[in-house]
Amino acid sequence: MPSYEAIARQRLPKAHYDYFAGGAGDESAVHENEAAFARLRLAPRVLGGVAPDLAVTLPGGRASLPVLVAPTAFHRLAHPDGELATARAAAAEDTVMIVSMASTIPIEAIAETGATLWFQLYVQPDMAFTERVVGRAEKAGCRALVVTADSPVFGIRPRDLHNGFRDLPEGLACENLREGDVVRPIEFSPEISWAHLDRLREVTDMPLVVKGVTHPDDARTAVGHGAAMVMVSNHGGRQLDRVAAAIDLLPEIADAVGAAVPVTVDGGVRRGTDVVTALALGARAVLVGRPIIWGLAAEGERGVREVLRRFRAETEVAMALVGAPLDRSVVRRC
Ligand SMILES: Cc1cc2nc3c(=O)[nH]c(=O)nc-3n(C[C@H](O)[C@H](O)[C@H](O)COP(=O)(O)O)c2cc1C
Ligand SMILES: CCCCCCC(=O)C(=O)O
Repeated sequence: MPSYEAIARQRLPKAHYDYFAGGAGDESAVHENEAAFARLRLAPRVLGGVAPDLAVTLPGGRASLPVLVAPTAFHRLAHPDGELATARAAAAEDTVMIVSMASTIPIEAIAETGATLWFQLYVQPDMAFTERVVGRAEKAGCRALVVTADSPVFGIRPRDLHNGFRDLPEGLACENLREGDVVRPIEFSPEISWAHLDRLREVTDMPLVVKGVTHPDDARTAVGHGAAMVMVSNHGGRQLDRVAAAIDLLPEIADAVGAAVPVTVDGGVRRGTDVVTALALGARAVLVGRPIIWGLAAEGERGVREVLRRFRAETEVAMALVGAPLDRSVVRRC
């Protein structure tokens, strides 16, 4: 049976497939995210007498499995139902969908699916506009605000340059940036700083989450600025090439944060064994990006649901087989 990624590659225009699959520079960080998981091995415990429990409680609510839908842009490039299909699948599988600010369906319509949503934000230099977008997300019922911190500029992605992929095609737009007839472009700014996080804390009651942390000092600073959760991520290798694999960065960040707030990791999570490895190394949950896109492109809502179902089944079995306690002692580097 062909993989969802193979179906997506066949079905999507090359420029769109490449946008989803590709990354920055030589794409070494894209590959390293997966390769780093493959270098880790497990040393299971036996006779622990503990049944696996996949449910997880996070500042933005509870999920029935520790696999959340990562924020990814432009779902209608993958499937006509776009983010509606993804959200319905997340709701059916009782997990959280983090909606990208660059979604192609407005947050209000996505919220009507009843899914547990968090909203991902690129802080815009126009803070008044940023605050209006945040206000929309909060009013729509989003339960957390995920501030992406790894994008002071947009990464250089050779596939997109080669394909001339710059923007959404006619008829599609970043609907969360629409005000009336005008859709503003997303801006990336190196001037975005911790002060912006402080301001956001004042204007929203949603718990603040900082996504894209790769250094333990920044993790500590995020907590100091009131972050309710820290997301270890190199943006799926799409921003800066040669960043270390997310899973390799996780332990020192988990140590830096300690018990203060939960930590998640994303990048290269493809199997239940990856999920369990991440949990053992200190993550409360993982985020999954491209596999969701491939499921969406291949079969819409059903495909996304199937991806989440596979993660659930594999994670449950891996958790049972790795046993208890699920901590660093069960992970080996080869
Ligand atoms: C096509 C695509 C679009 C993305 N869009 C966003 C985005 O809008 N905001 C964001 O914070 N991260 C974005 N990301 C990064 C993901 O949230 C996540 O960090 C990454 O995909 C995880 O790696 P994985 O794809 O290997 O699972 C995007 C990733 C992909 C692949
Ligand atoms: C011009 C809109 C860009 C949306 C950013 C999506 C993203 O983060 C990505 O990695 O791609």
